[in-house]
Amino acid sequence: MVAKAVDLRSDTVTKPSDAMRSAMASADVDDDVLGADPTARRFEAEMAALMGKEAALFVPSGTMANLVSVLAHCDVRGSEVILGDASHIHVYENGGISTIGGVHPKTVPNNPDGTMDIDRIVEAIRDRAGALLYPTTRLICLENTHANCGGKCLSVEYTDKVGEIAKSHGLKLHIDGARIFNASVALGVPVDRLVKAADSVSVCLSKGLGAPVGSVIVGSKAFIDKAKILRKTLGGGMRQIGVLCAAAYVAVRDNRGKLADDHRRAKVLAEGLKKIKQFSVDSASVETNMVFFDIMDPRISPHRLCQVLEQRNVLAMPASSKSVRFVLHYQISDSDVQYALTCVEKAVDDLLKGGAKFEHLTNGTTKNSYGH
Ligand SMILES: Cc1ncc(COP(=O)(O)O)c(C=O)c1O
Ligand SMILES: C[C@@H](O)[C@H](N)C(=O)O
Repeated sequence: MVAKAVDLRSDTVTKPSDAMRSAMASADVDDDVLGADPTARRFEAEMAALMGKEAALFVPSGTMANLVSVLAHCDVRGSEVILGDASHIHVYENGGISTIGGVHPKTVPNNPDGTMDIDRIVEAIRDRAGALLYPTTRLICLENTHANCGGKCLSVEYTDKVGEIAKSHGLKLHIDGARIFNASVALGVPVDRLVKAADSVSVCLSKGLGAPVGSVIVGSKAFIDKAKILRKTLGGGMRQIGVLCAAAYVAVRDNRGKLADDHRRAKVLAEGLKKIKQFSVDSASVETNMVFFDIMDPRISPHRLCQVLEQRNVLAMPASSKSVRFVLHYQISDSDVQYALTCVEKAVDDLLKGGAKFEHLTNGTTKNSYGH
């Protein structure tokens, strides 16, 4: 029996719980393209109410949730969206808003806390008087929590301020809320209040909440009607999705209350990593379930460290050529965190002492990486 891996690659790696599997097996289903799947209808209505919006739409992934949302807001040729230069939409979604949607990105630098400077956002809004030359700004996108900024939370005050700017300029606001529940828990702000200023939010069910598949888009009824058509256009119209919505319902019910533990364990992990002198870890900046650390010793590369850890059944992914990311989720226990720390300490010692022993390990991407 292979020991269970301590999988810190991402919060996307969780396996469905027995309760989710049971709910999937017994789900009441019908054809969702025909609008008839009762479990999907119930789940979408519950998610809309939870998020404080009129309507909701289940989609297969967070990437599709963001793409559909941007396309629904920017449905006129020549549209431009203001978004962070380190945002998931801009960095990790294959440029889909442009390649598929023909929407032009106008990036603004993300600050280390995941925000974009308010004045830089305003500066980025195109002057309509220049319509002969410029794209037309139609949307601002935020990301909360911010994945590339260490899982940082955007405050409700900041979100409301960006919402005011959008409204005063006749723009819409979308929040990539892949981890919005993590932000809500970390900030102690009800999730519906946190996203009040947004016209649309994409919420990943398959991250910290632990559902096997899916995201949900929330917004006005009119917006969701447009989103539903775009989902079908993109091939995301699915049939008996009650099977997936049933699991997602269990995920939201059972795991929202566990997110605070993920955040606590992330802090414990960061404090432990901080004791390793070859690492640079800003443990004070850990706000949610992500821990990023830089490797300061040239004898240790992120890829080699992840490969050596993999040999000890600890899975992680390089975040860059000099950093590694650990992501906590509800299937990582306190003892798993301690085991991972022990393995990291041993891996560092091994790599420092017997670097040659690991020469066979290439500095290429591990099998579990996005090719950073
Ligand atoms: C912030 C953020 N947005 C969107 C996504 C996309 O979600 P998916 O992987 O389900 O397409 C991810 C990660 O996957 C993410 O971290
Ligand atoms: C990398 C990214 O696509 C994914 N959302 C993750 O955080 O693991």
